[in-house]
Amino acid sequence: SSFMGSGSERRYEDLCRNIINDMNQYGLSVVDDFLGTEKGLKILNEVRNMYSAGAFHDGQLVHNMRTDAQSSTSTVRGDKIRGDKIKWVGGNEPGCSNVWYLTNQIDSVVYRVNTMKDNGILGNYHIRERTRAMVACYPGSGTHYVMHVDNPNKDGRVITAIYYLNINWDASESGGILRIRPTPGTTVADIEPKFDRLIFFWSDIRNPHEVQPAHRTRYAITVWYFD
Ligand SMILES: O=C(O)CNC(=O)c1n[nH]c2ccccc2c1=O
Ligand SMILES: [Fe+2]
Repeated sequence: SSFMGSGSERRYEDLCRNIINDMNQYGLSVVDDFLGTEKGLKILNEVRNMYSAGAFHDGQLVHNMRTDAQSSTSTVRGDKIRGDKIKWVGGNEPGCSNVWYLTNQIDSVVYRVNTMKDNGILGNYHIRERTRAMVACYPGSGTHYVMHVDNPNKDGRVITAIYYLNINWDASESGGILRIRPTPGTTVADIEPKFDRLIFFWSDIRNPHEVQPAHRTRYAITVWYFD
């Protein structure tokens, strides 16, 4: 059963303790079955409705690094392809009540782990606010996000939280893996954007990461927490 739906205080405390341990040990944490299928589907349907209503903005422009096979040198044609498409959701707008419910559930976990005793590095921060929710869609066709750091310049964001909505995602067919390369260190974390999966990671230079090319529509909802 899901963590948030189980209603058992014990499971909730265990979840928070696991997140604290993961964030201290790896700088990232993966929580599966966060809200349960029923709630997850409500959020997915809400997001699909937004997308089909054309409410998303064109994402970042990326150069289409196709080279001209005929030429001896690889000439890059200037045409650009769209990457992700996004929509910012404050939460109390009509048609966003389920996204709003999600952000409330993530808030309660983040504020809890930030105040629990023996929470290690998390105790260095006093998290009081977050961004609105950024709903992102990678529309397949190889759309991706290059290796980057969310907060390279100390803009105040300390934790990235991403909730995935993709039912039966098979990365061997559809790609779309989130690859985090925690520094320092040589490890790599490959995370599939699975339905009802919630992940946390430090937003700063500790966690360069990329979204590998997706070949199926890939939805995610991100909130960033400020210190
Ligand atoms: O979806 C993922 O698994 C990871 N996603 C990202 O790291 C990510 N990071 N920063 C962004 C800024 C603007 C628009 C989309 C994004 C974005 O998908
Ligand atoms: Fe990112």
